[in-house]
Amino acid sequence: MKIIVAAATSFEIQPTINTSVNSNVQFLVTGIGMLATAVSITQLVLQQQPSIIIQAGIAGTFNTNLPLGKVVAINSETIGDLGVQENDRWKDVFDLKLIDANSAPFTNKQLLNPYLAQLNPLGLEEVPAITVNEISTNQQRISQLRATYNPTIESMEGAALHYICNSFHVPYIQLRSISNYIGERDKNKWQMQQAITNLNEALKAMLQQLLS
Ligand SMILES: O=C(O)c1cccc(C(=O)CC[C@H]2O[C@@H](n3cnc4c(=O)[nH]cnc43)[C@H](O)[C@@H]2O)c1
Repeated sequence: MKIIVAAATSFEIQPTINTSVNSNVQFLVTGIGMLATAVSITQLVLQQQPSIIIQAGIAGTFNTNLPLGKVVAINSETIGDLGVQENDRWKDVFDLKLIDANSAPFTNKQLLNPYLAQLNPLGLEEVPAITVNEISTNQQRISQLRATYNPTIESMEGAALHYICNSFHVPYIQLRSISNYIGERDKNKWQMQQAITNLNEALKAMLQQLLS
């Protein structure tokens, strides 16, 4: 059994790295964003054939009813900014007929996680996410993303994990701990430290379950 814990930055998973003693668990820092994550995870999959990849990170949420610090599992990903903004209307690559909405690894435009039923031993709430290159701050754009994709979570890496693992048939789970509400630019209103603490508690509990 080879479990890889992947994160965009080391500080997001440092508490788990610090206490890890099991040689079946390895850590991968991919870098921020879809591109760096895609290269890093593809290289890992081809060179190491992992049994399971767990991506862990902080994220923003569109749902102001969710408390900051809550840890969720992502059941579907959508690339939120692959398309064109035309006359204030958003058309993604599927609307533009550049990619078929059901061509692998997509299902109805989404990158669904088919492994979640087996890989969510903690029973974390399962929610949909979008991945973007540019963190959403503009209220009009935020409303547009909500109306188009109805996402709960926004990150900058998740879709890369789903795309690659669905393509190479590698079991995976994406854990996100909510550090901020989407569009909030005042860092004093983020709860990055609490989000990281909760993320690592969930991560350690999950590793214990998966390794038992
Ligand atoms: O704006 C800043 O100065 C700033 C300083 C430190 C960190 C950030 C981030 O936005 C972290 C990006 C990192 O965390 C994920 N993340 C967290 N919140 C969001 C969000 O609202 N939208 C998209 N991604 C978010 C992301 O996956 C990155 O890995 C900013």
